[in-house]
Amino acid sequence: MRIAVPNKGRLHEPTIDLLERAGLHLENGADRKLYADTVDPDVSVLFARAADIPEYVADGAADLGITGYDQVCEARVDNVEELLDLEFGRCRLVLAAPEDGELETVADMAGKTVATEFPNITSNFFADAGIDPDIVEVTGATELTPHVEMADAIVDITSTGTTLKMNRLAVVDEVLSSSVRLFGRDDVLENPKVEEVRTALASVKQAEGKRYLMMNVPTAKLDAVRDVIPGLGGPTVMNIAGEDGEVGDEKVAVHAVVNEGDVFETITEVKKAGASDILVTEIERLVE
Ligand SMILES: Nc1ncnc2c1ncn2[C@@H]1O[C@H](COP(=O)(O)OP(=O)(O)OP(=O)(O)O)[C@@H](O)[C@H]1O
Ligand SMILES: O=P(O)(O)OC[C@H]1O[C@H](OP(=O)(O)OP(=O)(O)O)[C@H](O)[C@@H]1O
Ligand SMILES: [Mg+2]
Repeated sequence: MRIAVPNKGRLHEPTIDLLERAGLHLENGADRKLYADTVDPDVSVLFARAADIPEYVADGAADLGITGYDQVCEARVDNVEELLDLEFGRCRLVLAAPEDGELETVADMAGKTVATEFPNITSNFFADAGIDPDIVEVTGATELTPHVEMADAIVDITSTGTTLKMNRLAVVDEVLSSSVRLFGRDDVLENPKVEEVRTALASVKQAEGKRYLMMNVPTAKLDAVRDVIPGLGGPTVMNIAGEDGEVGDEKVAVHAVVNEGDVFETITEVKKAGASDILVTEIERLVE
């Protein structure tokens, strides 16, 4: 099983980080190489440009791919299926035009020229809108094209909006909303390794923003403590062995998974309810 991942650019680091946290440690030097092995002898990694990854998966150079949804749409591949939204690399593809110009609606683009790195998505977008502007394909610095009279408007990626603003461009409409996805070629989806990889990556996502809480509670106070521990399934309650190795019945250990945002309040509440020796730890993975 081979996974294609971005070789550089802003998606490279977070993707490698995710694989590592999922337990798929890379081996044999990830640096500047085309391939890397992982600790799992059945899983290897192919490094490719974010834009090429959907094709690589569709053509069989890799079986699974991790890249932006925008790239998957642009590639027009019809034999791959999305397996998981990895929820990073969030951005929007937008139609944008000079702030002080007269192009303010999609319909205004009729008879105009639009520059983009995403010609397929862009022509679909305009076809749906029933207009047919000229589309000029560029490979970068799209935001500059309206200033050098190469184009009247652009379709490009934005996230914070800084680049558009710097180039005095305003959003006319949203074309697509994107984030990084795990996807696979249709003919490998039955392979059990696919589900293993998907579960491993999903478990990292599940654990994000969650904390593990452990505490000791006098048995008599257990109900009161249980009442103030929020959601995510009931807490786990365990007997505690005393110093003599015997299991006592006066105190129990309570463990619970809690949303990060609830930790502060929960600690205050469980303490009030009678808990002691409270420990908070990060969770690496959470398999549901
Ligand atoms: N500003 C951004 N915020 C969030 N995600 C982004 C942003 N820009 C790009 N992305 C996502 O990252 C993907 C790859 O973009 P990136 O800029 O890393 O590569 P690239 O410039 O296309 O690659 P290359 O340098 O190989 O040409 C995009 O397709 C998109 O899904
Ligand atoms: O809304 P913003 O936060 O300003 O982000 C948008 C910019 O981010 C991307 O470029 P990137 O930084 O990846 O540089 P690149 O042109 O080298 O790909 C994209 O092509 C935009 O130019
Ligand atoms: Mg870029």
